[in-house]
Amino acid sequence: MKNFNPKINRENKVIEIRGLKKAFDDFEVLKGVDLDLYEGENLVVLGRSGTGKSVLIKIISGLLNPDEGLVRVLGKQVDKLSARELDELRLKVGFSFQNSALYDSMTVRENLEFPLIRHSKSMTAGDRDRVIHFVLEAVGLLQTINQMPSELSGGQRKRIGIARTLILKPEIMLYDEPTAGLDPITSMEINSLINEVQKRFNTSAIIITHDLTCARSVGDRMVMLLEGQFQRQGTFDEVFNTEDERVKMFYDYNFVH
Ligand SMILES: Nc1ncnc2c1ncn2[C@@H]1O[C@H](COP(=O)(O)OP(=O)(O)OP(=O)(O)O)[C@@H](O)[C@H]1O
Repeated sequence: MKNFNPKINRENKVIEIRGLKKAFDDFEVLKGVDLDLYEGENLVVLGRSGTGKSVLIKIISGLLNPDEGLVRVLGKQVDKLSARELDELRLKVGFSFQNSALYDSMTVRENLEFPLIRHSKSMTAGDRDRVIHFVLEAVGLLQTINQMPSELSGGQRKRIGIARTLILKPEIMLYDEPTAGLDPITSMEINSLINEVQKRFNTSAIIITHDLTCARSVGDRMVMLLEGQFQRQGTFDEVFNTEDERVKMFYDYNFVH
């Protein structure tokens, strides 16, 4: 269980969502979602497959437009931004994809250098090298700097994916299923890394998962999407201390199977 985190600033909402609705054709995925993410907080979004968790973070990062509702990220209303403003905001919101999204034909160093060359044009090669070493050291994988992604384990690829997201110093991290496909020990290492990133890089984060061990280890607070809305929220125990059969089933299947 995660310890109390004194660094959360409840005066500052880095993400604020009200009445968010999203449908695809006549299939309503999000039916009026409210959500706050506070500065310094790790918020876990739980929910079964297909409940709209990925749709939610795609809307937060401006990859999808909402049908209705307010989505404010770092004070900016995402669907009202110009393409240029959205690009600027996206640099502050690091998206750690489920499949790590590394370029297979590039070494680890080149994968990390790529976003710097693209977005931090004033950096010298020496500056880039220093930052690459810093993030690789932070994720514990400095020794892989000249390796190809195909030579890395799934857990190592996840770490490099996280390093690549961190390299642009985001204020918010969005983790989509960070432990999917990993064995329990490697999953625990990724959970520790998520907590380490929160402390060391002062990030706020949304972590999407249906792995309850992950939820319990990284979440300062959690919310559960059920039928298009957040119907449970609070600490791990507050969310699961309920007679709601849908929630009980979610819990039992995580730990029994
Ligand atoms: N671009 C799209 N066009 C049409 N339907 C979509 C699109 N994106 C998502 N959906 C639908 O919205 C629903 C929610 O999808 P989403 O990917 O958010 O689920 P999820 O909760 O993240 O699931 P999982 O845990 O399996 O990743 C699904 O039924 C999906 O088919």
